[in-house]
Amino acid sequence: HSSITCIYGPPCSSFIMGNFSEYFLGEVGEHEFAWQEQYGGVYRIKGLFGQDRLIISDPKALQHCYQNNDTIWPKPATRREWERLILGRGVSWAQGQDHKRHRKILSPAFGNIESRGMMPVFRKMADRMCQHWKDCTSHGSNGTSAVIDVADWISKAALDALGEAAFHYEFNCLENQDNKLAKTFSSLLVHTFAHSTKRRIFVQRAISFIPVSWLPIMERLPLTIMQRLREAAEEGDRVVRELVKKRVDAMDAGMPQSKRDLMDILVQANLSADPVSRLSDEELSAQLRTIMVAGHETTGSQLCWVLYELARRPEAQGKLRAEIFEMLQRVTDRGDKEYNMADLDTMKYTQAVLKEGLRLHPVIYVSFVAPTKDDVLPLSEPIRTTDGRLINEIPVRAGQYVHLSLAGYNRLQSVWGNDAHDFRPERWLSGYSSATKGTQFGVYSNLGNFASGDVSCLGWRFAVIEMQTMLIEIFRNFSVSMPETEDKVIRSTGGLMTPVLASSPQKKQLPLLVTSLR
Ligand code: HEM
Repeated sequence: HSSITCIYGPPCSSFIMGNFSEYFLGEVGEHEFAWQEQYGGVYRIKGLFGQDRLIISDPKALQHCYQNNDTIWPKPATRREWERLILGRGVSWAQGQDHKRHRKILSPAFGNIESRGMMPVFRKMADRMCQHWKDCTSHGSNGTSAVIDVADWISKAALDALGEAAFHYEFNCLENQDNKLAKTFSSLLVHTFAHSTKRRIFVQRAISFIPVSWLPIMERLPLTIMQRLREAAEEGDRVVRELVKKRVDAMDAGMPQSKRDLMDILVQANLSADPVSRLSDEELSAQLRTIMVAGHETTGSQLCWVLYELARRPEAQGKLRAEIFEMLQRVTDRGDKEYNMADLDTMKYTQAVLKEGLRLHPVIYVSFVAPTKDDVLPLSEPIRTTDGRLINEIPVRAGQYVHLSLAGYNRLQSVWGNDAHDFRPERWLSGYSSATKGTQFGVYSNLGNFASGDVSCLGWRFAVIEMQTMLIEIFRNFSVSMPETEDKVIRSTGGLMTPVLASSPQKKQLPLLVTSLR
């Protein structure tokens, strides 16, 4: 029995599928954005078998759920089981006090100073990727342009950057096209969870009805999805063993250790005798796998969306490139060979482009939660119920499935204005306060992309600096445009909102016409 039946929502024609065909088929937001415009920041849809689901993009309600994640609003048990299968029992899977312990151990590696210190690694990887693009464009029909699947290259560069910046390890995915690690992890989420057909949607969503205790049995069944996840876990564990061995050997050889270096922190935590700061072998392995998945496919796909927007806007590319060359000139004038983090901080238009790309295309577009006890959701704007009442808060029963819509929030007109669906970097230049109003949300520029509260992204600074550096390297060397094809790029509704082509929604790809500037 639901307490939210008085909340408005779209009509539903199928008892079995509910509104899930519209919600998950096609691309992220295809129906959701229209529903949001009609019903506002909170509305109700039907899930499988008539189950009520609440969709929330109201910032106050979102903030409430994220702030109370450890107590009332944890991830539902089935979602955690999936996270265990994909990432192991690491920080993303852990809950309550255990989660606090994981975050306390990891956090020092992701501070401001540590993340800024990684910029030279990002610059080097981006430069290496651009060398490969130059090879491709020089072999194009006119010697300067070629259609390149930028998603594949950026994903490899992101994995190489993560390897070196976080693990001091050369994965060499950019050079080795057959690298098993890159192949296993690069499209893991979109391949495994793409909602490309109604049948897949039904099967994946029906899993939440299966008792959690049955999932470990399903894990052993010869299903393709389970096989893929098992392979990823094995490959991840193999690499993790190698990384740890290399680090322990280096420590034994007297290499100095740091309290803020990720590998040092993890290996030290593994050796620790104190249960509060100790990580078991299993947790250590899960931690590294979590960071490998959370840290490269996200950043890679997120940057692709920024390129996608720029590929359709030569004028924005022009402004971006002007700012890049202006910055490079300043660096040359002062006699430096390379730009530094302080130079990145001066690039307001580049940052605005990045934020605007992030806003329109948050790669983690939704989070599913369910309260463990009855609760009341506060709203930043009152809504009208089906029985005519104007309410400022919604009572929600324990166990009620709620979708925290980060994609919806990033386009909420009450926060971003009437042009919320438009790509307009200038909104960030005209002053932060005029771009946003009401409840502040998220860890970066009031955007939903990195979530909020205790489970917010640990690597957001790392990701932002990496993406900005990649943008600089790409646009100082190339211009990009959409290739001439009828095939539409859409936002995959699979585990991660990667770019895919409408004709093959299970393959992450973004083919762009790349032209070398020199
Ligand atoms: C643009 C890139 C990225 C985006 C959009 C992103 C987004 C997110 C989001 C939304 C969450 C919360 C998920 C939840 O609801 O549980 C999260 C968690 C996490 N992210 Fe990121 N992330 C990005 C890059 C990174 C990077 C580069 C790293 C590490 C190098 C990283 C490490 C993590 C970790 C460890 C967690 C788990 C935190 C916890 O459960 O306490 N992420 N990320």
